[in-house]
Amino acid sequence: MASKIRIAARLRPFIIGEVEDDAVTVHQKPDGTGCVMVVHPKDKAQHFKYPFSSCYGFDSTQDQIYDKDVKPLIDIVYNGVVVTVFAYGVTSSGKTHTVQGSRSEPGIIPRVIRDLFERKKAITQYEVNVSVSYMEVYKDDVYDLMVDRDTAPKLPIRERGDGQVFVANLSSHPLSSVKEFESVYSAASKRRSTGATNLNRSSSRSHAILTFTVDVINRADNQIMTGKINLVDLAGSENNKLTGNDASRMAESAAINRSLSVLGQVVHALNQGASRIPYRDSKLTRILQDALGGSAVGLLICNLAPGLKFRQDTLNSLNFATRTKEIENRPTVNVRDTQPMQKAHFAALAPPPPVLPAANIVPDVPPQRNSGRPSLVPVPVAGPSRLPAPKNGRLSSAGFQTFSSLGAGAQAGPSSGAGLGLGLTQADLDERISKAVEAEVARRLAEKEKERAEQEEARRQAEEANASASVNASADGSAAIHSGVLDPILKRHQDLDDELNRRLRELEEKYERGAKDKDDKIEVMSPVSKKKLGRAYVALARSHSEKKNLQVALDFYKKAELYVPDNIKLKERIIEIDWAIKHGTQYVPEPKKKKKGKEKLSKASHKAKGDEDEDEPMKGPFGEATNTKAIITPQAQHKRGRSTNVLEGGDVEMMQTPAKRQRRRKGVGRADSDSDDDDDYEDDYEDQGKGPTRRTRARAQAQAEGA
Ligand SMILES: Nc1ncnc2c1ncn2[C@@H]1O[C@H](COP(=O)(O)OP(=O)(O)OP(=O)(O)O)[C@@H](O)[C@H]1O
Repeated sequence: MASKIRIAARLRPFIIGEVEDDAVTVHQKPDGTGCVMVVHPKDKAQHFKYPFSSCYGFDSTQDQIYDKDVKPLIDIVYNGVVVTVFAYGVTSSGKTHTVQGSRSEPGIIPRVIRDLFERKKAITQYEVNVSVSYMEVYKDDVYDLMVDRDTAPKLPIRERGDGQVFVANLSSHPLSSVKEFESVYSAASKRRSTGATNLNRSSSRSHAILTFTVDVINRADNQIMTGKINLVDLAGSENNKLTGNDASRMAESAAINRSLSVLGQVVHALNQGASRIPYRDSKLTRILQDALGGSAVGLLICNLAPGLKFRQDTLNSLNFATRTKEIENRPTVNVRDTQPMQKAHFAALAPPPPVLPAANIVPDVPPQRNSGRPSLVPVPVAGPSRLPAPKNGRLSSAGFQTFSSLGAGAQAGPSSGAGLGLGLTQADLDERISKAVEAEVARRLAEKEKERAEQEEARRQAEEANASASVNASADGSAAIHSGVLDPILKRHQDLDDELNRRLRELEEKYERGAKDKDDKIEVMSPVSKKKLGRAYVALARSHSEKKNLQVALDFYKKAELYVPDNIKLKERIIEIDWAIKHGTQYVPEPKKKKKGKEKLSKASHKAKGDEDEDEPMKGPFGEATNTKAIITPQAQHKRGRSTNVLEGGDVEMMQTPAKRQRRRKGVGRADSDSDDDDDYEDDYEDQGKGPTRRTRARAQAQAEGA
């Protein structure tokens, strides 16, 4: 069931010191619908008119906006749906006032938590758990506001297998009362980045996202329904001339404006039905992805500052809101079984969130710098089940009675890691590695793309040659190669490319999903998988060390070590690179040893190619011979096709034993079969059991002594 993002426009009153005029006015009908009018810059008699389903003028109250637009969303949350409310507007337009409010005029947040608990009280047949998390996006980095800033690492954003985006390691705190929330929230709010500008004494310098999660547990049917409400107080778009920002404020401002501009681009792309929506271009849009064209119900509160001074900003905000109201989401109900889930793939495993008493939320102990903190990864919610919308248009879910009929006042929904040594925490490592992997994947795909273009060109030339050969053949009677003869090869190359891309994607997704390489997760892996993962990391590490990206290489080697902890050679690498980084010395990777099999393969391959193609067979990222370069002349193709079965399997076929050949044809790749021809980075595993070299021992000794 599609649900458009709902828009509520709110104009704040003039504040002390502002010149009053009627450049922006709100015309509200008794039912709350209406329009915002902005005077034309050149002709004061004309106005731009922006109609919205909810409009609030100078004198609107917090009650009005909450009761009409937000309260109905509580019902939706209790039906297992994610709801996102975001306040958008220029700096000082009243976003924080609307979302948070003050003691005398409480805003949306205190009202939402009050109503969540009201509703909880009315539910007797199910167990209900309410929890909260709070983060800010400051200069395009995500921080947990529930954690002391000195120890709060930058949090990575991940994507689960089902496409749901989440912030890894964000803490989640169970709540038992509104009072408990107030104490947690007031401590956390003090950590939010704010600062004074000419326009706002306490201007938000970050985007703040407060999330209440409601788990409704049906013990009889062993099901949990999880709804959420994200309350987003965006930082205001800024005009640096008006704000009078200094250098540090300018840097913040640039980050704020950039992320808001990406937000605008996302909205624009969604409206255009573009094939690529630039969610990944900023952390903010990545986090809000679900609310923008995803599976959440969305409400955008467009805050407006009055007066001529803000006219251009007001027009910009109204245009943004007008575009946003065209976005359609497809809300889904999130239900999962309470039964212990089957052992998931290691990448998906995460420890359950610790149940912290309120007193533990703000630690009494003074935080230690750089100590990181234990992972508090919330249990991932199972993928949203797309349940068919019932005929009456309400969302409901199997096993659960919908909650519209439950609590009083229920309304129908709207129509619409710990430190790892060497000064790096697990989160740092993960972040670096995902960046490096992304870069590596992009580089390899670009390479493949280039290669494909070359192949295409070669194919074209070959076809031309073939066509002229056909003409000649009919002239002189010799055999011509049929024009379709290249097709199987090209198909094979395409398949290999697809396979390579698939593996790269898998690798990337593994990091995206937050492959936390904790020992307990590695434990559940098979020895072959461990070796496979270890190899993949070593390969990446080696390629980075060759490119002199020592820190990245070190990170990868350390990841590899988690999978093959007893590998002496690997330990040596780590010590050597660490030494080189710390002492600014050069690190020269040992040249790779050529394996016998490789030489044989190479020779045989050349032989098979009739020595036209001197290149060695291509290796994929996992060491498999892909031979994707082998676009050959029709004549050579003819020769090879007869002698080596190249059309089906590439050059590697002729080097394989029948058993291996069979495995390969069945699609069992090297990674699974652990075969001998996959030795691209096997060197790094050689010499098992051999002690470290004297040089390394000396270095390790020196390091241990703090030299
Ligand atoms: N509806 C309102 N009624 C009364 N005062 C308001 C209203 N909206 C905003 N204000 C006041 O206007 C000032 C700016 O509001 P606020 O801090 O909420 O703006 P903001 O959009 O969050 O700004 P920034 O983006 O810089 O954080 C505050 O002093 C606030 O109390």
